[in-house]
Amino acid sequence: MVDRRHKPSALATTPGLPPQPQVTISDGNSRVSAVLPTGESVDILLIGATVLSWKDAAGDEKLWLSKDTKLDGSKGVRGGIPLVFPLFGPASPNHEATSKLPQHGLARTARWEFLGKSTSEGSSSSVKLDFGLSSENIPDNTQALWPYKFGLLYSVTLDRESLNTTLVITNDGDESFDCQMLLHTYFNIKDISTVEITGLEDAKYIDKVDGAKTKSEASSPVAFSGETDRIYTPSKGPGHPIIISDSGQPRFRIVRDNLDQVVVWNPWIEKAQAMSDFAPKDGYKNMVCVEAGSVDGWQKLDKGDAFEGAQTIYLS
Ligand SMILES: O=P(O)(O)OC[C@H]1O[C@@H](O)[C@H](O)[C@@H](O)[C@@H]1O
Repeated sequence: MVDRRHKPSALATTPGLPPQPQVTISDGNSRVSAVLPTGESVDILLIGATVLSWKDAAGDEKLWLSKDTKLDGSKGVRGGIPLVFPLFGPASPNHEATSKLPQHGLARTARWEFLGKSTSEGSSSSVKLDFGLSSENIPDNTQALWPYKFGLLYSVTLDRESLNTTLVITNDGDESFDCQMLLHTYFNIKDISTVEITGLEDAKYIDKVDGAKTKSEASSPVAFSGETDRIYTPSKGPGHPIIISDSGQPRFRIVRDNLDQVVVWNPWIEKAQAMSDFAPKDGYKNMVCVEAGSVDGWQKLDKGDAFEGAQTIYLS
């Protein structure tokens, strides 16, 4: 992959130009962060190209991150926005091509490359950061688990009022492959007992807590009173927003592009206790995962094919 690594810049102060977003590479080249002139910021770990932090101008954190998360690639980050590819959930003997992969695939623990930043012309109010991962850049032992030639381009665009994450998957080899993808977003919320999710009314869902039974959502919003792990296929399509309200206030509005499923997950008390990287243990009260993805069945990509999926999260 071509190295277009962006060096820390001082563009913000270039005379005669409007202030530009600042991008820095920090922590011994393990993270990339960007700050808009108005103060909004995003922080991305090169392991997994995982968005770890997204703050508004007042410095309020929008994403939940476990205090005991691993950040060294020994497992996926517990918080932020881990990227799930090419497998969602645990491997299954029913799908042989992905049966050797760890849960949620290989992308979230691989080291990605920072490809550079761009800003929209004349605008100082958004910045796009691009990251790449290809089969050539992963260790041989990981390649052996899923021996296909792929390319991933992941773009994170920070705006004053929103965050967009877009993944483009390409088949760079001769052999077709099946894949799934998911943007596993951990939202920071005040109190799970007051959280309501709208936009999933009347959707069919698979309830993973209840033995993967297929059910239909009632017409009321989704609320939480115990472990929740569901794969929704909303009937209204990706453009219809999913809204997360917290303590009676709409907080986040998620608009999907080309991603037909929405996974809703909260581990609740016992599962949070059982996860060694989940801290504090009562942190389940302050997080909810609402994950846009393509995970019911498989996307088949033939030689040269591409699949693009995205979400934009607006602050409501
Ligand atoms: O512990 P992991 O691998 O990060 O997965 C966390 C959760 O991720 C969710 O997407 C799954 O629906 C859950 O079943 C799973 O428990």
